[in-house]
Amino acid sequence: MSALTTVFLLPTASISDFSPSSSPGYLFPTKLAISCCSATAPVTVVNGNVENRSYERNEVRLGLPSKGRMAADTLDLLKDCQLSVRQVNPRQYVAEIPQIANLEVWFQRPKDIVRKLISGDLDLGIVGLDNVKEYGQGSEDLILVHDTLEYGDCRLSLAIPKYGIFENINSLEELARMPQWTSERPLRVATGFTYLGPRFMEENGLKHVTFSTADGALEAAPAMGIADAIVDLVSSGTTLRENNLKEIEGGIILESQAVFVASKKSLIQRKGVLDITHEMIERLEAHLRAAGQFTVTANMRGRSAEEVAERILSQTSLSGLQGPTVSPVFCKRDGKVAVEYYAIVICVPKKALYKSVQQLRAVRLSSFYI
Ligand SMILES: Nc1ncnc2c1ncn2[C@@H]1O[C@H](COP(=O)(O)OP(=O)(O)OP(=O)(O)O)[C@@H](O)[C@H]1O
Ligand SMILES: O=P(O)(O)OC[C@H]1O[C@H](OP(=O)(O)OP(=O)(O)O)[C@H](O)[C@@H]1O
Ligand SMILES: [Mg+2]
Repeated sequence: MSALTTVFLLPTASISDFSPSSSPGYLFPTKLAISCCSATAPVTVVNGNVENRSYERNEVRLGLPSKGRMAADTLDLLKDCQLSVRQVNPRQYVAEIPQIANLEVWFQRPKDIVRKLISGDLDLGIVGLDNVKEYGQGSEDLILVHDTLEYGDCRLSLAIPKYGIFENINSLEELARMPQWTSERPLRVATGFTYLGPRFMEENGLKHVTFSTADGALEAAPAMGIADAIVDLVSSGTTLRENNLKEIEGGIILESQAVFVASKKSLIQRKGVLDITHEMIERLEAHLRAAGQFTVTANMRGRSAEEVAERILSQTSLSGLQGPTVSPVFCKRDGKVAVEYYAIVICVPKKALYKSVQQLRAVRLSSFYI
């Protein structure tokens, strides 16, 4: 067979590598194919197992990000759950978690973790939700077994320049209504999200759009004249700001964070996957629940522990996990031991901390600390 030469997308695609196509409309690339120069039939290239059938193995496989911003945080989270990953050296891509027998850890690029879950080469994985949605492309075989691991927070957003014709455009509706976009001159969007980006545009009724793609630093595309807008991940917003770009109302495509994902086929068919998944979820949940709680201690003047407890329980954010602990604070008054104050201890979820402090103030506590 002759050498592989041409790369094209099926069906006829207009996603280009930073060289915008003039053909209008939306793009739904389905499969990357590589054709041989003299051959008539294209050769399909799949990511992972060619036969799309996992080879016989008894071990359960967990995919973790091999590099990038999710890698270290994922290992830290597992360590905090007493699931430390033992890796002989950082360039070795296979490792183990000694606490879980029969589990192999494989370090892979996040997008490959998703692809290999679908091909059956991995059973479980931890990646960003954006990767699951982009590379999973709605696959029913991917199950989110834990969708809030509370790191890797970011959003997939449409962003446009702050200047020029976009100066007064602040919403997706306004962008869609701009007279500039026609079939001859569509809105050009640069993105690495060539599945989610086009779908979002279609769902929101933007008619004349083309996409180009690149592997990084997409924020440069508008200033370079390569694109009018971008679809990319945003976290702090610094990269957009530094490149004179802005997000617009209605332009958030997806809110993302790290998730624990499993192949449904593996959960059902492969021995041990369900048990390992349960064990991991239990440990993750225990850790995340504890990490999300604050203990708030407050001193409050009152006639009795019951009266103080009643006041506390009258506020929705102050009931704690199983109600407040109220204990007398003993002090000396005129040579006698007396109780004027009560110490209240409650567990408050991180998200409700501000509200709880406001409510403690409302029930006139005298002092408190967290
Ligand atoms: N700025 C960010 N803040 C927080 N999380 C982010 C940010 N950018 C990306 N992420 C999350 O981290 C994941 C991995 O991002 P990372 O930049 O490491 O890889 P990548 O650029 O998507 O992939 P690759 O380098 O393999 O092309 C993303 O899928 C997303 O879930
Ligand atoms: O809102 P911010 O906090 O500024 O983060 C957003 C940036 O982070 C990611 O890029 P990354 O740093 O991963 O580089 P990459 O383009 O090489 O992926 C993303 O693609 C944005 O460019
Ligand atoms: Mg990145």
